[in-house]
Amino acid sequence: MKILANDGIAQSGIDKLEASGFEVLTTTVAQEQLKNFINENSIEALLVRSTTKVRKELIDACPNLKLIGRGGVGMDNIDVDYARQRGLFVINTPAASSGSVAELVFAHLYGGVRFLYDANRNMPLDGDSKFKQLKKSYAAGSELRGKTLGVIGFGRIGRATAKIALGVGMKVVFFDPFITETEIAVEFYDGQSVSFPLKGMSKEEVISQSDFISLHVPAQKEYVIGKKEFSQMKDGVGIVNAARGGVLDEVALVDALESGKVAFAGLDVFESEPTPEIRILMHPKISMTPHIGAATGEAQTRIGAELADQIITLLK
Ligand SMILES: O=C(O)[C@H](O)COP(=O)(O)O
Repeated sequence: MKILANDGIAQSGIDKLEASGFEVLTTTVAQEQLKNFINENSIEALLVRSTTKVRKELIDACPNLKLIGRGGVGMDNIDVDYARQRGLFVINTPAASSGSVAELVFAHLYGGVRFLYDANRNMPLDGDSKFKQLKKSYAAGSELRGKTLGVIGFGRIGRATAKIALGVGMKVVFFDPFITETEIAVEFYDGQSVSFPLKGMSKEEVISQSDFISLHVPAQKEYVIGKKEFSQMKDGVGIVNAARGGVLDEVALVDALESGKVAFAGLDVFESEPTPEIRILMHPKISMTPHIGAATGEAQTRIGAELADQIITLLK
């Protein structure tokens, strides 16, 4: 049986699949060529990340497809319900990348409180007066320890983010419409573990109490953070979106950055992805990464292995 991993798959996945007799193709086929490629090569399983779109038209055009696999969490690039109605297996790897996304959130947070994104852009090639001037501009940094992190959406990634926050001495508050009470266990390198009981709050309470806010919600029709929510925040808050472009209103964000309501933002995802707006790209208070939350060797190795295990169970 042939599998096309159109957005790539880690060697861990290829090894497991090949050992079970599958043939894995890792060619990247352009979206418009996919239908022909899948049919001409008798592909029965299509694996994607977030780049390849698997919409109704493609599903209809490939009657021999048995499985669509998402190496990652968000399935907004796949017409999941339609594919399942048509009898296809649709799978993802919901747990494998949480730790990596959470670490990227902290890269943005630590970068934000010390102006790393702007310092990197401005470090002078010459002249010690510019250096001294920059040293002054970036003198008002702050620490994360002791501050409050508000987590909006307390699924696997939200919880992994909370775990790091608790581990570095932050207070965590969270909002999740489905969770009222929970516990986070923080494990240390020596095997010790400390449990923190946490109670959910309303979105407004979380937003108004937080020094930093991180979003961990799926793609949805409405903004989760827009003009109203920015007005409820503390002055000088830092905000990170490593969830989905479109859950954060970027026009309202730029206004909030310009008024000083928001001190900095870290964005890994964009309303207009993969071509973020110029106002976002050029903004001196925004730290940006190109949707790389899950892009670590460790996460991709886990994703590849988890996808392969599911495929072997379902199709072997
Ligand atoms: O939903 C996800 O798993 C993340 O957004 C990662 O997407 P990627 O696989 O395209 O990096």
